[in-house]
Amino acid sequence: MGQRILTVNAGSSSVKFALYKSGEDPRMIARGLVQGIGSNSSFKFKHGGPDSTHSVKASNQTDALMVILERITPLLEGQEVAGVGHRIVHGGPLRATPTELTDDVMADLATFNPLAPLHQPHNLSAVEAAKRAFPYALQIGCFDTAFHRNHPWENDIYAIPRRFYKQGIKRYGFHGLSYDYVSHQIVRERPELRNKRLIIAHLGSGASICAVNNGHSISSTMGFSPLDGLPMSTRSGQLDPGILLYLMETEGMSAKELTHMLYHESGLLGLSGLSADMQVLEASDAPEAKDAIEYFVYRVRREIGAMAATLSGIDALIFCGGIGENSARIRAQIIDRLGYLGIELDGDANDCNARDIGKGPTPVMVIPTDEEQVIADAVARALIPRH
Ligand SMILES: Nc1ncnc2c1ncn2[C@@H]1O[C@H](COP(=O)(O)OP(=O)(O)O)[C@@H](O)[C@H]1O
Ligand SMILES: CC(=O)OP(=O)(O)O
Ligand SMILES: [Mg+2]
Repeated sequence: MGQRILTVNAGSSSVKFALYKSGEDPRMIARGLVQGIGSNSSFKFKHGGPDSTHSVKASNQTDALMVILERITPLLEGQEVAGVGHRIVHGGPLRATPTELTDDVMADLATFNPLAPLHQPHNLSAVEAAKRAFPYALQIGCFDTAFHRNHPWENDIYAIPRRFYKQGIKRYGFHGLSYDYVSHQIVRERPELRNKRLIIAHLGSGASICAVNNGHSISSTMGFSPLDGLPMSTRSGQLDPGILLYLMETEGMSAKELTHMLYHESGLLGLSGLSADMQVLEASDAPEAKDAIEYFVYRVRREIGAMAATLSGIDALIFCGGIGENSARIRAQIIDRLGYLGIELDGDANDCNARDIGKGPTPVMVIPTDEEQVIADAVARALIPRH
C-alpha cells in the first residue's frame, strides 16, 4: 500500500501542508508551509534535517498550493495521493464529523464565508485547487467547529430573541482540531487525566480557550465567529456590542468597514500600533508593546477563571499554539496569579519549554498541537472502504 495522504490548512496569509504515508496509522513524511501570501512569500520545508526556507511567488492561496505541489512531487516517488484532508474552519450547525467535500457540501460551506472571512473562503479555494490537482483523490473536510458540537445549551446560545438561535446564531467554537489532538494526547501521556476537567489554551495567531470535561468540549471562548473571546494577532476578541452600534451611528461605519477593523486592525496590532506578531512585541521596549502583552495576558487569565467556573474546578491546564508552546514569558505571566486554582509554575521547566511546567497540585502542561495529524487520521479512516 504505497499511497499518500496530503493535509492542507489554508489560512489568511499561509497554507500549511503535511504529507503522510497512507495506512491505519498515517506516518508523516514531510511538512511545511507557504507564508506571507500576497507580500513577501516564502516556502518553509521540514523534511528530515534542518528546516529550509526559500522565497517564492504566491499572490493567493491557489498559487501557494501550486508551490507546495511542485515541492512535494519528488517526495511522492510516483505514488498516488489517494486522499486530501482539509482544515475547514466553519462547519456550521450540522457537521459533527469529517465529510467528503462534494459540490453540495462545498456550496453549503460557502454560506459560512461571512462568519469566518479570514479563513473560510481560503479554506474553500484550497479545496478547489486540490480537486484540480488530484481529481481522483478523496477530498475530506475536517471542521474546527465539530469538536464543540455538544456544548450544553447555556454555552451554545446568546440572549437575543430565540428565533435567531433557530437560524444558526449560536456559539460554534473553533480550533476544534487542535483541541481534539491535545485532549487525546494528554491522556496518552497522563492516563490519570482521562475523564477529568481540562482547560486548554490554544494561543497562536488566533487564540481561544476550551473547557473539556470527560473528553468533550463544554465551552469555548470563541463563539459564533472566530472573533470572540481573547484578543488575537489582528482580531479584537470579545467586545461590548454597544461599541459597534455606536460606531455605526456616529461614524457611519459600514459592515465592511467594521469587518476590516475587527479582523485586520485590532488585537495585538491595534493595541500596540506596532505588530501583530507576539515575538516582535516581546522584543520591543515600546510601552505600547508592553500594554498589548499585558492586556493579552490579563484576558487569558480572566478566561481561565471563567472556564474553571464552568467546570466547577480544574484538573489540568494545558498550553498549545505558537505562543502557548514557545513563549515562556507569556506562560509565566499568565500563571503568575493562578495559585487559587492550585496552579504554580516550575520556572526552570517553563524556561526550557518542558512538557510539565507546574509544581503545584494542578498539573500544567505544554503539548505541541498537531492539527495535521487529526486530519490525516480522518482521511485514513475515510479511505479504508476504498482499499
Ligand atoms: N518563541 C516565541 N515567543 C513568542 N511568541 C511566539 C514564539 N514563537 C511563535 N510565537 C508567536 O505565535 C504566533 C503564531 O502562532 P501559530 O499557532 O503558529 O499561528 P497560526 O494561527 O498562524 O497557526 C505569532 O504571534 C508568533 O509571534
Ligand atoms: C479559528 C482560528 O482562529 O484559526 P487560526 O488560529 O489558525 O487563525
Ligand atoms: Mg492556527
